[in-house]
Amino acid sequence: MSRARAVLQRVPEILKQTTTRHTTTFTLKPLAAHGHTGFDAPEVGDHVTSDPPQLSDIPGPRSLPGIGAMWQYLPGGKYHGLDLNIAIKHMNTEHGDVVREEIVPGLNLIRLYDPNDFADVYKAEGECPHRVLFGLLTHYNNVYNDGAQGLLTSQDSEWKQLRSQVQQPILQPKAVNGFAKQHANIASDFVDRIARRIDDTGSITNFLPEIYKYVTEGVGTVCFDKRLGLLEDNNAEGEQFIRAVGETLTLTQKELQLLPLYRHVPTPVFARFTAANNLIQKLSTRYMQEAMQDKEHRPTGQLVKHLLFHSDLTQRHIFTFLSEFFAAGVDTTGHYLAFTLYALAKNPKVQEKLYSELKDVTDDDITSGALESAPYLRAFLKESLRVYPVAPGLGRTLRKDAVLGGYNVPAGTNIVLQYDLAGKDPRFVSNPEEFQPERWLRNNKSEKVLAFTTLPFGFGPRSCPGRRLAGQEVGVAVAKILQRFRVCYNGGELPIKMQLLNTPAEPLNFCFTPRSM
Ligand code: HEM
Repeated sequence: MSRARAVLQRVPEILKQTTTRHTTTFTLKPLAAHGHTGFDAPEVGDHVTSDPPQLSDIPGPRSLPGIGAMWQYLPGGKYHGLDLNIAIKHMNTEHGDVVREEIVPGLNLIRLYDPNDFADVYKAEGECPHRVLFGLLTHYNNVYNDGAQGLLTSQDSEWKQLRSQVQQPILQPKAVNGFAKQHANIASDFVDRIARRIDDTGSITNFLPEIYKYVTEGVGTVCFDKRLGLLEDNNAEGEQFIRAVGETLTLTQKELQLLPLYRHVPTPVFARFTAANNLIQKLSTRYMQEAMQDKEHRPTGQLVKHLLFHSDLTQRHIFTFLSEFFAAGVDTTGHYLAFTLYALAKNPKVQEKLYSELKDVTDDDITSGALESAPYLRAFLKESLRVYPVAPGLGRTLRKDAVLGGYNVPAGTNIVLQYDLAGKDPRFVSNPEEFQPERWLRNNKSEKVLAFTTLPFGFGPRSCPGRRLAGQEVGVAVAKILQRFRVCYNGGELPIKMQLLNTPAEPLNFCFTPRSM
């Protein structure tokens, strides 16, 4: 029998392995009424209903026997050719705030659209939340890194140990502030580079690659305590690294719509992923080795040395974590900065208000945390992420049974919280179509946002550990760019596509007018 045929015969077994199964079962007591349990509701599992609607009662795209609902994305299906973001919005309009996609028979994905239900998911997630998303990276680490997983792909005790060791050096405000000086220097170089590269009309017609260089330099200095030289001309190695990160994201998105056959036979997708990740790891290995040889010790701003010399992690885990963290800081922060600049360009009044707040901020102020306490900048960054979220949804695998939107959903079910859509829904945000940083200011009384509506970095113990670093990099860049230029966008509405992250779908054509003019 051919190898391919043997694998095909094992498809049901492979599919079974993609669903996380838990042996713990909770007796779900009936719910008094369908609808949201709300955040004040008693603990999940405390209710009893006589006839509770079950997982199979949740509405969703039509599933065919033996095939499931995946065909809806293929020719003839209603989501064929649509960007996933649009398909997900259609499902909400058609089926309501709780949608079941039976991806393949027996494997369900529940999409939630109501922040009250998000709160219920977080209540049920426990101290080691599960997220299954990065199948290719997990397999890569199994094959090439002796099974050592980083934060994105580890679970349970492995995740808990790693997270507890890295939490302080990457998330504590003091630690993040330890990188502020380097970030201010990098942002100055970025602004100089913009000034050098604008054409006669003040434009840079393809700005995203420039942004990637800035943020890679920023996260590189955090991880490896060194400047990578990406803002200098002709850094082929750095540019290759950036392309490799983009490739891993594209392939991870592609993998979501494929059977995980790569776990059993070499597939072209896994071969491409391996080539890209090898490149990421090659660069990380070199930087890590350099750091190990450098005996100079400074108290802050040295993640690699902190982990090497002050943590209980194995070298293999440190290496896997650092190369993953290095890569995780590129497209995420890059798109964040791209969308904030676009938001500035499209909202000139906001831009001028922000300029007034930031025009006199110096590098010394930045180092002593002035941006952290600049209220309008903070509000602006929050509003940018509400309108232009970088992560399109939040994934969880339920650790225990939960009642979501009135349905009993068993442990092991995969859930996506579509906070990106909730943030634009007038039921949860007042005047969502208006770009209003003011809604986030403390004294604001009129613009309401329901709790749990915008979760751009997630929530709880598994939320994004890079959020403060990303905020610092983007905040410093916005401040320095505004001090020197007025920003405008040479184009209309920016199209956005989902490529694991929300991604600008056209070359970014910004115009930078020097403020002295
Ligand atoms: C605007 C920038 C960023 C956004 C919007 C973002 C968003 C997210 C989100 C939504 C999650 C999942 C949270 C959850 O499941 O509750 C996450 C996790 C993660 N992010 Fe970020 N992120 C950003 C920047 C960064 C940066 C700069 C780094 C690293 C330098 C990073 C590293 C990670 C890692 C390692 C995880 C997995 C954490 C875990 O599972 O314990 N992120 N991020």
